[in-house]
Amino acid sequence: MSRIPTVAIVGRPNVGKSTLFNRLVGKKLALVDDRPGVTRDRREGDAHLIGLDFRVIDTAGYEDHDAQTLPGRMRIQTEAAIGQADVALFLFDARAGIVPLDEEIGRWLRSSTTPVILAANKAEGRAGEQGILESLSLGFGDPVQLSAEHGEGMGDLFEALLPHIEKALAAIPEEDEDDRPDAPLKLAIVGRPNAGKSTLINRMLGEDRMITGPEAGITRDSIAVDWLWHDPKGEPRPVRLIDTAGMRKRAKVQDKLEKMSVADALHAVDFAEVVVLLLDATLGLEAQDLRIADKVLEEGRALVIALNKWDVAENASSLFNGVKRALEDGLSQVKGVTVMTVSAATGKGIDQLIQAAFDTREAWSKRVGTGEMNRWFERAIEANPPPAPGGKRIKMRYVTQVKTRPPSFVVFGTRVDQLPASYERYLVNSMRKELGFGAVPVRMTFRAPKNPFDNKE
Ligand SMILES: Nc1nc2c(ncn2[C@@H]2O[C@H](COP(=O)(O)OP(=O)(O)OP(=O)(O)O)[C@@H](O)[C@H]2O)c(=O)[nH]1
Ligand SMILES: Nc1nc2c(ncn2[C@@H]2O[C@H](COP(=O)(O)OP(=O)(O)OP(=O)(O)O)[C@@H](O)[C@H]2O)c(=O)[nH]1
Repeated sequence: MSRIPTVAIVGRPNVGKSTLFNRLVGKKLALVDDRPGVTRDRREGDAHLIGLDFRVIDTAGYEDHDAQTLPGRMRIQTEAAIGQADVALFLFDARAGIVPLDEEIGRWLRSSTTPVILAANKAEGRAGEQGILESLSLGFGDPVQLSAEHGEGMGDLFEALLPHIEKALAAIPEEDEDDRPDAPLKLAIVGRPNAGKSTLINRMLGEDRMITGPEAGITRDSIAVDWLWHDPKGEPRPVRLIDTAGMRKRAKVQDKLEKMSVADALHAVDFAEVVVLLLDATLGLEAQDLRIADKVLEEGRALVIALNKWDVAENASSLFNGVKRALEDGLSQVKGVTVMTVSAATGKGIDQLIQAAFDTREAWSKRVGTGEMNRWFERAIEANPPPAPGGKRIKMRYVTQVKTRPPSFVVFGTRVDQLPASYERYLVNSMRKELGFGAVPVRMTFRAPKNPFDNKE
């Protein structure tokens, strides 16, 4: 399980912690942990804020406690939550102002080593101005002003969290098994029926099969098979093949081939780092293949396309070029995806395909240093300055990588909300080319700092 940066929302009852939690976790609320041992007083979820992903802990639900036991109960919960967190988000109600319980929580937080961000909730309109002034006495500096209910101030919250999350991320890689280059490559092979998936998988596993059979903990329908691939230098490289054979069989039975194939692909994608989309080269690329390719990239996974049955492909080069062209004409994010040729039947090209999958994962996991990134940014902007809608130039200030796997970036600037999509594409493509991301999906979000009324997600 990879560790991700964790933010604990703390504060007295009714300040809006749950409302903020729900806003940050959004649609994924259904996935909120309901683990035994985690009491009702604390819930956790995967938060997403403008390209930042983190875990959020909410210390909610004190309604049941009577006034006398409340502070004690809260203190235990708050300490447990901040003990697990990289940063505490200390929420108060700007409309109600600072009350003794806020001061008490402030004292607990000051005595802990977890960094604290003070946030004034319910700050929409002007009703919170007095409370915000009062909060300076807590000693945590100017609060971030929010309205969890109306989604205001999320940009400022992002900026306040960013340095803490970056710091936590920087500390994590050593511990994060998935991030290590020698971690097994999680590979899924998807494609239309008859493309040759089973043949390819059997050929890959061959003699090198290490562990076979279903592995606990994947899902009922997917199994993982671990094996060792030997790279061209003879080095063993572990691969975990995510197989969704069960789903494929069911698809056949139900005779819903088209529909299930896409569902099948998506299912496997959940567990994979790199997805190989296998095509029958003699049939070429069809709309459904493009749809799968697009979904894989949309899910943020790395994609490699493999043209199978190359042994019987006639007019090989025109076929290859045809597929390349069809990809270019397809959706913009599919452009530049690596295309390999293989024969599952003879084994030709399989080593190159697996090598390409490893290379693609490397690009997908890559973190670019701030210096290198901003040098690229300046060059890209100089070579092709942003437009000036209405005579006012859009100013680009800086860029930061908020995440890897897939690489995700936030670009800060003025009036970036007016950037044409074509310019955004220019930046993404330039970044892919010049910073070595190849065709892995690169996510780029544009932000105008200090604009509290954007990001009404
Ligand atoms: N005006 C305003 N009301 C808000 C805002 N955020 C939350 N509220 C309201 O404040 C009340 C309390 O919100 P909750 O999210 O339940 O507060 P909580 O801190 O989780 O409370 P406990 O679960 O008791 O700890 C609810 O009625 C919300 O609708 C806001 O930004 N503005
Ligand atoms: N000539 C040739 N035939 C192949 C190759 N790979 C697979 N085939 C044949 O293509 C057919 C389909 O292969 P499978 O491996 O069953 O395809 P699949 O994608 O697993 O099919 P489903 O289980 O229906 O999803 C079989 O008859 C294979 O022998 C290849 O590289 N060359």
